[in-house]
Amino acid sequence: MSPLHETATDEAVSNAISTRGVTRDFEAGQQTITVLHGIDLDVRAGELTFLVGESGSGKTTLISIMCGILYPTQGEVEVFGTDIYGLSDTELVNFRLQNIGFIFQQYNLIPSIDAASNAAVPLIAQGMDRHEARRRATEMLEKLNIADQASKLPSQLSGGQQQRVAIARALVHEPRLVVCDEPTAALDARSGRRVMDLLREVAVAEDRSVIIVTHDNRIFDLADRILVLEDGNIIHDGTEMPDGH
Ligand SMILES: Nc1ncnc2c1ncn2[C@@H]1O[C@H](COP(=O)(O)OP(=O)(O)OP(=O)(O)O)[C@@H](O)[C@H]1O
Repeated sequence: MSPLHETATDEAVSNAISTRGVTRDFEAGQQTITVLHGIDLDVRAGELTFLVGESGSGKTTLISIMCGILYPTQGEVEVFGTDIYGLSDTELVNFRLQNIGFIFQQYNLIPSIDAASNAAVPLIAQGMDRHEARRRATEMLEKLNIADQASKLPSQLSGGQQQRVAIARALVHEPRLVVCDEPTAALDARSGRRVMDLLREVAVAEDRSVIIVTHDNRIFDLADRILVLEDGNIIHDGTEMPDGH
């Protein structure tokens, strides 16, 4: 039996993500560098979890593994009870499509289609009728206070507006897990709080979870749980930042 299954209890069922013994190596020329050193972590559903750490500590690598876009070198990852790296490639793509929303540092909007169509992409990928997908995407843009920009191309929007379209796209299909890389870094304090309120309102529920990678100390007080990563190890796990940070 795998280590993950040995520890499965009723409590584990409420985990959004469980990782056991996760490592990741990269080849750099002749050398192999180990970026994650055996990460054992349970991310609970119903919580807003922050992942914090110096540049190069492995945050992007870890969230990419946790949400099914980068294979670990070793170890196991369960997302809402599914062993995601035990799935076939097609099953994994479908699992991500149904269950996970991403907000990347680069917003990755499609330049040739307007804001509402960008926000509708996950629904269209799931096979929803275009008209209905656009209607739902516009509703999400309304929640983010940018429905008036729905017909504009990404190049006609400010950076903050583009980010809100990217957030709408991540939330529109109501995924159970939302993963965000630096969602507030480009925003002023007020807009940053508004985005965080929205993430909590839309994406944190008993059976859902949000993980945020951030350096933004203006929002640390909003976390339910803060994990600090250093050189590929979790060195702090608590409700607040450790002393001295
Ligand atoms: N594809 C890759 N090939 C080689 N090395 C990589 C690759 N991806 C990441 N690394 C290395 O792994 C380490 C961790 O990178 P990662 O992007 O996970 O850090 P991070 O904590 O997210 O940093 P930042 O806050 O700057 O985004 C870095 O030393 C990086 O150079």
